[in-house]
Amino acid sequence: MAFKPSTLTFLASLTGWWIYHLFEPTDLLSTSLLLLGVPTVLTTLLQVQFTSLVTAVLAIFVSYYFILLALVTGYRLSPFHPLAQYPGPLPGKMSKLWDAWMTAKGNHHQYVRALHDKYGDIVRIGPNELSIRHGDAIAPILTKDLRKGPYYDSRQADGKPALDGIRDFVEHAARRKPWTKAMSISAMKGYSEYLTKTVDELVQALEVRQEVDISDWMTFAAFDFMGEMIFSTEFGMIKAGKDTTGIWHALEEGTFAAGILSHIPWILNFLKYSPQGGSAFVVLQTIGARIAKQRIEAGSNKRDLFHYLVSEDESTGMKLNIEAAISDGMMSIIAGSDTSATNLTHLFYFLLKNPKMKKRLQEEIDRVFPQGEETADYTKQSEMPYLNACINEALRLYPAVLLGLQRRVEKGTGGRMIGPFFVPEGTQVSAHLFSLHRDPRYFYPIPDTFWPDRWLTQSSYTLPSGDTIPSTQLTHNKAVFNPFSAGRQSCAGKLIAWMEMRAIMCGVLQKFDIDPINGSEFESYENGLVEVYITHRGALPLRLKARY
Ligand code: HEM
Repeated sequence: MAFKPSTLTFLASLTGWWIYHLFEPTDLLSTSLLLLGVPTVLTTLLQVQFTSLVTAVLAIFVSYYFILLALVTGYRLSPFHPLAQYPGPLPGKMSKLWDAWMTAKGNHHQYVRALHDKYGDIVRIGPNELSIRHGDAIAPILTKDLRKGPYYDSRQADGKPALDGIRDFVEHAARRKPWTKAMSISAMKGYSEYLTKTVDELVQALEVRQEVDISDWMTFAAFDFMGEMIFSTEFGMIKAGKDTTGIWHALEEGTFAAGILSHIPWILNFLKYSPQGGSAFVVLQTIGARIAKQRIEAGSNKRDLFHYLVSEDESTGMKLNIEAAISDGMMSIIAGSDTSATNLTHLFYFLLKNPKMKKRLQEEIDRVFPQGEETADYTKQSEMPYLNACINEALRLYPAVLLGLQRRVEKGTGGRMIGPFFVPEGTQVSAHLFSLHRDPRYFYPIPDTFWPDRWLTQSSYTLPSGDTIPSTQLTHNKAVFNPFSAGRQSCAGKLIAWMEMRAIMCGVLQKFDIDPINGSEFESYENGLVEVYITHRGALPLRLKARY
C-alpha cells in the first residue's frame, strides 16, 4: 500500500514535534536530523509520486516545516499547555523570539514592567517562561534549590562556563569557595590600596577638565580598578581618558549580542561554527589571555583577587585550577566594571536632578572625610548613612542587572509553589526586580522617585515636595530589594562593589561641585538606558568646579 505524501509528511511532522516536546533537543546533530534529515528521507522515498525532484523538495520541505510550526504554535496556545492559565502577550506565548526582539529594541525592562501592569503579578513572557512580580516569590526563586535557566547558556567560552554560568550546585560551590577568603577583611584591606590609587588618578584627571561625560569617566575608573584589583594589570584608561585596550567596547558589543541571543540560547549551538575572527568575544579572550599571562609571570607577591582565586601561596606557588581562575577573573572584570560604573553614573544623574540632596551628601562627606583626606577608608565609609541611602536608592530604581534572573523548575520535579503561584515543571521563572523595586506595595510613597530618605530610620519623613509624613505611612520592604541577587549564586563581589562606589563618590564630591551642562541630553539620560544583559547607558555630561 502506497502512503499519500501528505499523510506521511504529517506523520513525520507530528513525530518531530513530539520529540521536540519531550526532549527539547538543541544540539546540532539532533537539529540537523530533525529539520534536514527527516524531510530529505521523505523526499527520497516519495519523489516518484511527484512530477520532478524540484517539486518534490518544495512540496515536502515546505509542508513539513509548516505542519511542524503549526503543531508547535498550536500546542503553545492550546488549553493543554501547562502554562495555559497564565496571561501574557500572544507573540510571547508563541515564541521566545519575541523576547529577543523586545531586548533588541532596548527597553526590555520597561516592556516586562508594562506587562505586569497590564496582566498582574504573574505573566507568561515566553512559551515556557513566567515572570513574577510578587515579594513572596523572590526567596523561592533565588535562594532555594532552583538552578539557573537556559538564559545562562551564553555565558561560556569553548563550552566551559565561568562562575556565573555554572548551573550545577556542587560544581558552583567548589568554584565559589575561594571567594570566601577573597572577601575577608585582610583581602579587602589589600584591595583598598588599589582603590586609593584609582580614586587619586581619577580626581587628578578631572582636575584639569571642566566639562566631562561622567558616564565615560565612571567606566574608566571602574575598569582601571578592576584591572588592578583582579589581575594587578593597568588598563590606564583614566590616564589616557579613553578605552586603551578596547576591552570596554568589546564588552558593549559582546553583551549586546549576548543579551539578545540569551533568550534563544539554542542558536548558540549553530553560531559557534561561524567565523569568530575579530568578534567581541575573540577580543575579550585575547585581552584576557594577555593579562593572565602577565599576571602568572609576575608570580605570587601580589594580593589581588587572582591570588585568592588560585589560592596562591608563597611557599608552594600557584595551586588549584589556573584556567578556571583566569576565566572567573575575566568574568569578574566584566561583572564588576559595568555594574559599578552604571550605578555610579545613575547616582550622579539623580544628584544633578536634586541639588539639595547633592548638598546634603557633600556635607556628610565633608564631615567624615575633611577636604584633602583619603576617601578609600572603607571602615569609615560604612558609617555614612546618607551616602549609603543614596547608593541604595539608585540601585533600587535601576538595579544594574535589570532583567529577571532566570531560574528553572526542572522536569520530573512535579512543579513548585513559588510564593502564591504554582509553577509547572519544565518552566523558566524569574522575579522581575525592576518592577518589584518600584512596586508601591513594597516601597511607598513615591516609588518611582529618587528619595534616599526612605532608607533612613526616622519618626517622620519630609518628601521632596516638602510635605511631611509620619513613619507609619512609610512602606519600606528591604526583603524585596535585591540588586545583588540573593542566595548561593548572588553577587560574589558585593563588598568590593560597595567599597568602590562609596570611595569614588566620596572622592569626586569631596573635591568637586557638579552641575548639569546640556539640559536636553541630561533629561534624556533615563530614556536612553538599554537593557542588554547589562545596562548600556548614554552620555551624562556635567560641569565640574573644584571646591578647594
Ligand atoms: C553595583 C555593582 C554590582 C551589582 C549591582 C552586581 C550585581 C550582580 C548580580 C545581580 C549578580 C547575579 C547575576 C545573575 O545571577 O545573573 C552578580 C553576580 C556576580 N558578580 Fe556582581 N554586581 C556588582 C559588582 C560586582 C563586582 C565589583 C564584582 C567583582 C569584583 C562582581 C562579581 C560578581 C561575580 C563573580 C558574580 C557571579 C557570582 C556567582 O555566580 O556565584 N560584581 N552581580
